[in-house]
Amino acid sequence: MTSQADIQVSSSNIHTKHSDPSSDPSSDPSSQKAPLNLLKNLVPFLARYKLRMAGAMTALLVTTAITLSFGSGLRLLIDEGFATQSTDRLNQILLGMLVLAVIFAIGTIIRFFLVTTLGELVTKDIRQSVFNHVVKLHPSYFEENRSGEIMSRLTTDTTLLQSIIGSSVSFALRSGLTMVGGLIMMLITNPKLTMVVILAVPLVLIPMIVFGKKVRELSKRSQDRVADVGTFAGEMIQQIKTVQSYNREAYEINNFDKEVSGAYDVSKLRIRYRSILMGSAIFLSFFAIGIMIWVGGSDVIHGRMQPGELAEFVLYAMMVAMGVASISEVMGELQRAAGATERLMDLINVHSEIQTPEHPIDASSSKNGDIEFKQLSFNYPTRPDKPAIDDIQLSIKQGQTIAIVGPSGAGKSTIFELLLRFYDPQKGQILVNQHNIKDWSLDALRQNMAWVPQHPILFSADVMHNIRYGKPDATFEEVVEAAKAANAHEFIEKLPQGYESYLGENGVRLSGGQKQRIVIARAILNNPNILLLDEATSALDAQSEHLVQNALDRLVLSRTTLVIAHRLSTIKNADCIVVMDEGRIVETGTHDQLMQTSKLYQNLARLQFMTSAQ
Ligand SMILES: Nc1ncnc2c1ncn2[C@@H]1O[C@H](COP(=O)(O)OP(=O)(O)OP(=O)(O)O)[C@@H](O)[C@H]1O
Repeated sequence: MTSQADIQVSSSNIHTKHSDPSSDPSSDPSSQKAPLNLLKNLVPFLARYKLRMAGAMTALLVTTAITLSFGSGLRLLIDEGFATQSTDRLNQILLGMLVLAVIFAIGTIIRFFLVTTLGELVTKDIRQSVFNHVVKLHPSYFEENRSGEIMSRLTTDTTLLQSIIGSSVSFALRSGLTMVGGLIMMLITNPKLTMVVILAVPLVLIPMIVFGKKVRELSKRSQDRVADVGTFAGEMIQQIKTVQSYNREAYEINNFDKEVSGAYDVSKLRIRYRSILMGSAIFLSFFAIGIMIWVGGSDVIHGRMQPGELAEFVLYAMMVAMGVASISEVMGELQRAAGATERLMDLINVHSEIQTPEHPIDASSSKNGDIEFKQLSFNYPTRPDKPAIDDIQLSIKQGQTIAIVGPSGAGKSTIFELLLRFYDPQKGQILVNQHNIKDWSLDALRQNMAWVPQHPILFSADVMHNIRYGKPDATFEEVVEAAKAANAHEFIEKLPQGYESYLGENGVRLSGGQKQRIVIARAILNNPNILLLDEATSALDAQSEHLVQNALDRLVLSRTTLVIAHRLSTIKNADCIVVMDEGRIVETGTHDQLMQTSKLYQNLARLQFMTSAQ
């Protein structure tokens, strides 16, 4: 069976790189129009539910046939039931219609259930496919594409597809079938009157199309304005402390008022056009029906037509008119769905530049933490002209601690990004355990390492989930042990629900030092061979600093450690210090050696390490 992530869909129009979408007015995810043939990309997703679709189609055919037969029922009722004054015949006809009504109701229930769940299922599958793919993409993709844009594809675009597959398409099919069936029945019932109707159709349709277009345009603008309101409120809520600390509440309230009023003004205009549209549609429809009844009524008076036949005809004409109106409405929606499909497929078809090789090395055979950088050069894809790493040569033995120091922008963090294979270097190699990291499976390589970033990253979940993140199958005891080693157990115990305490978004409910210790516990639990440690620059109070330092000392034990160092104590404990500047290694040595030989190091030491907590 094909897994959801494996589904690759052909699209003739794939853009993997996007310029800043904010400058492109057509990038609004919910309003773009696109060629309908893009909808064919949905076929693989729909194909999984063939039975459901066949069931829905059968129910649709049955209910449409019954809808059409109501016309004949009405004629029989008038011409045979009422006109012949026969109660028996009336009962028979009504009973027949009742049976049909029951079948119609059951058919509608089945169709509605199957089609709506189909929409939900397809949306769920598409969301899963897109997300499965996105989490495995190379990180530089997210630098070239705004995260808001990607999220809006996952939510807005898929929701649009859900409403379209789950209702609009079925609505269009139903209307189309009723329209064609109604037209055939009209021709059979009375060809002359059919001609009158066909001539009257443009009279009704033209104003509807003109106003309808304006209404659609305004609803798109109205949606945009509502989205602006959301963005504005979102930013203010995120920045609430800045807003309040500068006493800007009244100012922002005023700005929000403007946003909301702007959205209301557009809605008012849309409602005005819509009211005119509804009024003129009602008037013109009645006008057209009036002409039809006048022509048909004359025929009834002159005995050229039965009254029931006229009623039947009017019913069919109304069905056809409603069918035409709803199809024209659904066409616009289908175009939006095509746009949404295109954007989702663009995302699914982006090829991840960082992949596990076809035949990765057997990582279990070599378990140690030797690292070697061989003539390594790298520039970020978005900065092709400026190397972030320039011809680096460095060999680190299992168990050594290497402190990397250098001014801001020297390339220290980039070393970590390359080791974790978030990017591949343009030149040179990185060897881990004597194997090029490109020959490792990504899982094994990253399993071998733990990364403690400068700013601790916590998920909005409980303590347990956060510590266990790298080893989800760890037992409670293992987690507690790791927390103890990280000096975190004591404060975790004091939290309201201990290890089950919810930490809030990015751990807002913890102090800086506590967050760091949770992240250290996560790394300890992972028990990596290689530790990548980005020391925090922001000073903690002496007590927290001591606790964090103590936890780090335990973490570093017996592992190969690369630490971007900001504290003198770390530097002094390192086996070797690597001084970097502008992507190059400019010096290596111990603290005392470098204090003698390196001007850059002396400066760094004076400005950074001597002033920080030791
Ligand atoms: N994602 C990125 N895209 C493009 N350029 C980047 C990216 N990340 C870093 N750079 C650039 O690469 C160079 C090295 O950055 P890096 O983050 O490795 O420096 P650093 O030594 O860790 O600095 P700091 O101590 O300030 O964190 C810098 O010039 C930086 O502007």
